Amino acid sequence: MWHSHETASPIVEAWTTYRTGRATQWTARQLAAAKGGTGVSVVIPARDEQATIGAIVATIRRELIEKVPLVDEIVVVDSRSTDATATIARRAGARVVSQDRLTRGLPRMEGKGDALWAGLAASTGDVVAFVDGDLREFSAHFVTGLLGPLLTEADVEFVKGFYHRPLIGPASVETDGGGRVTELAARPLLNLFFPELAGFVQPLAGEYAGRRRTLERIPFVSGYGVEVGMLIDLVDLVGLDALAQVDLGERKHRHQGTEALGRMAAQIMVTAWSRMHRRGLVADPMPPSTLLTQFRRGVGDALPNLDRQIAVTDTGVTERPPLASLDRAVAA
Ligand SMILES: O=c1ccn([C@@H]2O[C@H](COP(=O)(O)OP(=O)(O)O[C@H]3O[C@H](CO)[C@@H](O)[C@H](O)[C@H]3O)[C@@H](O)[C@H]2O)c(=O)[nH]1
Ligand SMILES: O=C(O)[C@H](O)COP(=O)(O)O
Repeated sequence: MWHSHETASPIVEAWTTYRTGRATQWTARQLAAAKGGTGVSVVIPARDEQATIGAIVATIRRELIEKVPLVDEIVVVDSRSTDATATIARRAGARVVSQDRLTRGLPRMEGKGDALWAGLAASTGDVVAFVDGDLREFSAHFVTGLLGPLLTEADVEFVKGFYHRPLIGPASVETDGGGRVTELAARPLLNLFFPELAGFVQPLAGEYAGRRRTLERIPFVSGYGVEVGMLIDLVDLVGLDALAQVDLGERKHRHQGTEALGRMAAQIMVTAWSRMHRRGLVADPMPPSTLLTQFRRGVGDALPNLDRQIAVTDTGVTERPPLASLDRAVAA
């Protein structure tokens, strides 16, 4: 039994009431009529997503380009894939760009955040929707839901998706067991230090959309710090009222193992620290240690007293600057 004695802060409660929508509110046809001359891009970051990328691109192409003229371009950012992601995405009808080609000549950065920054630079739409490349049972409502508020409400700058998340194991499914980093790290952290963001149901969701004029004014944190960094930077830049969230139903994706999620959580914490520092919330100006020590059982080189191998990862993140601050000479 879940006992809750407190109520949400009035700001969060008002925002969630006023700024939460549902994908079923808008059809693709209504949005195509509403979009007028607004260019719409879908950007999909993908590292080794050959199992899912084809169906995602093909669905968007069929439903939102061929049947209804809502989306103007699909850009898949190939993020150092070693499988057939790029070929499959191209065959399904996407423009495929390479993270490394787009950032050539710039400092090398890692991970998803860098891929998204490259995707924003390579795309042209006035409104850009991002969706992850590992989604299973993908449906076009993921994109229409994210576009809904942006194409119908002039004062919305950014829309975050939310959904319920099953945790799909080899032998069983836990209905609401997914989003482990969200529940165990990101949400407690945001509630503690950025309580105005507490109303976001899925702050780490990889499905969101925004107006280019705003997205180009924020930095993109490398790796998995990108979503938390983006939410904090957006609320600082445009205010909570310009942000919205939309219920996209259910989301299934490829789950990472606990050890990898530990590194993700650390990147999220390092990112949050940088924003707390910027807001003047930290007394010690020294950056925190970004080295994460983890322990692995059943592999070679175990330390005898621990019976485990020590694995140390640098979970530090870097940042690409706001695109608007650059003299742009990036070629797709
Ligand atoms: O170096 C990378 C790593 C990932 N991806 C892609 O980014 C997407 C999401 O990555 P994934 O590893 O599947 O992340 P999740 O474990 O699903 O993590 C959740 O939490 C992350 C931290 O906020 C978000 O970035 C994710 O979108 C969100 O789904 C997928 O299309 C990946 O192929 C890249 O393009 N480059
Ligand atoms: O968003 C998250 O919290 C992480 O991606 C983990 O998600 P999962 O528990 O559904 O794998």
